[in-house]
Amino acid sequence: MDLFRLLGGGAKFDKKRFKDDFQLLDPTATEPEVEETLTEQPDNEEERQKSLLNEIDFFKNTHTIVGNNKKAKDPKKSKEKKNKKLEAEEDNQQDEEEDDDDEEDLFTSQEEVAQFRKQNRIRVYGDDIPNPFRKFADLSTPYYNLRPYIRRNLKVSGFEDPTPIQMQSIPIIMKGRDLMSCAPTGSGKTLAYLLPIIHDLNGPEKVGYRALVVAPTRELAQQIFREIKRISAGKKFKICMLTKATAATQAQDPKLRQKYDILISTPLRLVHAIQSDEIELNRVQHLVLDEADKLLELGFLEQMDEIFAACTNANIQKSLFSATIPSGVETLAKTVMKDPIRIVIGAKNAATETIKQELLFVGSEDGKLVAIRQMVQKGLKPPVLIFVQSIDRAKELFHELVYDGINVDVIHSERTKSQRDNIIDQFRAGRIWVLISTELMARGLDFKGVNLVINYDFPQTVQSYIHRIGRTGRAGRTGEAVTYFTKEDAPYLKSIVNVMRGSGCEVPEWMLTMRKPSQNMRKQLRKAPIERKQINTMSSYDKRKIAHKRNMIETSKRRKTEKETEKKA
Ligand SMILES: Nc1ncnc2c1ncn2[C@@H]1O[C@H](COP(=O)(O)OP(=O)(O)OP(=O)(O)O)[C@@H](O)[C@H]1O
Repeated sequence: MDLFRLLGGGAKFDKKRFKDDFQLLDPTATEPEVEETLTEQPDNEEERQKSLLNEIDFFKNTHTIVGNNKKAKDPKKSKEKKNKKLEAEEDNQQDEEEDDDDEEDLFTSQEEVAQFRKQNRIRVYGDDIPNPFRKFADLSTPYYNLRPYIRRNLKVSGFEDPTPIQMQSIPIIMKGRDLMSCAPTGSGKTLAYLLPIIHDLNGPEKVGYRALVVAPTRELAQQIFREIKRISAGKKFKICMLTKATAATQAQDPKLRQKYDILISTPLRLVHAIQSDEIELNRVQHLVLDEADKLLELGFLEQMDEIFAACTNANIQKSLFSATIPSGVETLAKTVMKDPIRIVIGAKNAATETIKQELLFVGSEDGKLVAIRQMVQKGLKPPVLIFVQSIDRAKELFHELVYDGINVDVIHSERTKSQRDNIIDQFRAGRIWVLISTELMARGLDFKGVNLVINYDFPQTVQSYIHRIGRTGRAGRTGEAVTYFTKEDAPYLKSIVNVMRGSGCEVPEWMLTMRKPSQNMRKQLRKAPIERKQINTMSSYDKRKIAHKRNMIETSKRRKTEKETEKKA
């Protein structure tokens, strides 16, 4: 469906007309159904998806992705129904748990454990590694004794089965072991660390922060904050998302600090609070580094050092999570961890396999705009996320596309916090259809419905590529990623080609024979992006003229339709 053509000229989101797309984006909706996208695909593509999904169907929801023609449910009604069902279920919980015990949920031999890990593509490294669990119900057995309200919250969230990273991480954290987890984007890492931490904290204690989650961006920290609320619903944990304002309040009233249980922060904000004595971390029992490899990169490393030093509790348990953990980071991380266990799900540092990846040669910088306009003309299926390499380029591209009648916006660190929050909310709600972003949005953000990621500018590292494209194809869904490249990017292509192959994507034969970029070249690119020509094809006068013309056409079309309807009436 050529949605953009239909939506020309400051488009509005017609919820009725595009209810299927809206369903995908509606945060209150139950499991969205995306069958339309797939039924349009050729048979062999469907087959490819099916076989891939069978293999890596973490979420056991293949049936909702391929060939499901059921009507979308009313989210409100289904929530009410779900709550009623839960109440009834809770009454029977005791019986159920006994049944679960009878079903031999726990493993009887190490061979069985090894077989189970193999089936779920779980690899583990370290000493004395706790067994994984199979089903969330297993956690309610006396062995794990998961608190019933957490189980209930899982059900309310619609989480029926654990993902492999959850199967293995949860028992490890429950046992108090240090952990380094590498699992694909969108595979449920957040719950993998939050569940055992909330379980261990038990309830509010008013002794000061006992758990700390550090994330590289404010946007991701906010998302984690919401996830904690969701999984701990029913217990009155006091959770603090560290901001200038919350830090100031706690600075003024040291007694207030005692009331909190959990802290979420970005490194810079936290270090500032530590240095100005606004916060104490001496009671922290659980420290999590979400997007750990980013946090242990040069830009953040110094701050992380201060944070580690401020967490003085001798019994602290540390967990590192990311979709990419390069070996250098692993070595570094080991220096701050105690006898850690390492988990790798699937291939290490690989892209999610439900994403269809494509590399597109666009010749030159101007070719990129031509390519994007062609994609728009053919009909993009929103929401779409476009990545560029700098704030300036984000602004430039926005000024190009905004006159094309696309419902587009731009996000980067120069926008105000409230603008950023608003944009993210709008994008989640489906009111922004195309969002241009810098690296800011590349890590951790969970937008379930994103259909396409466009790397307008070639990513600077393989890690950046994996995380950027990982904004689509989440939670077992399918997605697409297109990466534009010019002559200048060609020397770096092979690294991405390798990732594509590693995740089961087809690549043209000639790309396979290309040489890998040298270590020096990669280092250079990591330091600074390739210099590129400004994104600018026409004068602003011309752009305004085009926009004006398009508005006139739209108005005349609308008038014509109105007249026709009047006539018919
Ligand atoms: N067991 C589960 N069943 C179904 N959905 C789940 C389950 N666990 C998590 N999810 C959902 O999967 C989505 C992705 O989870 P999450 O954001 O934790 O991924 P991630 O692995 O941290 O990704 P990234 O590497 O991009 O940060 C979320 O919408 C989350 O609610």
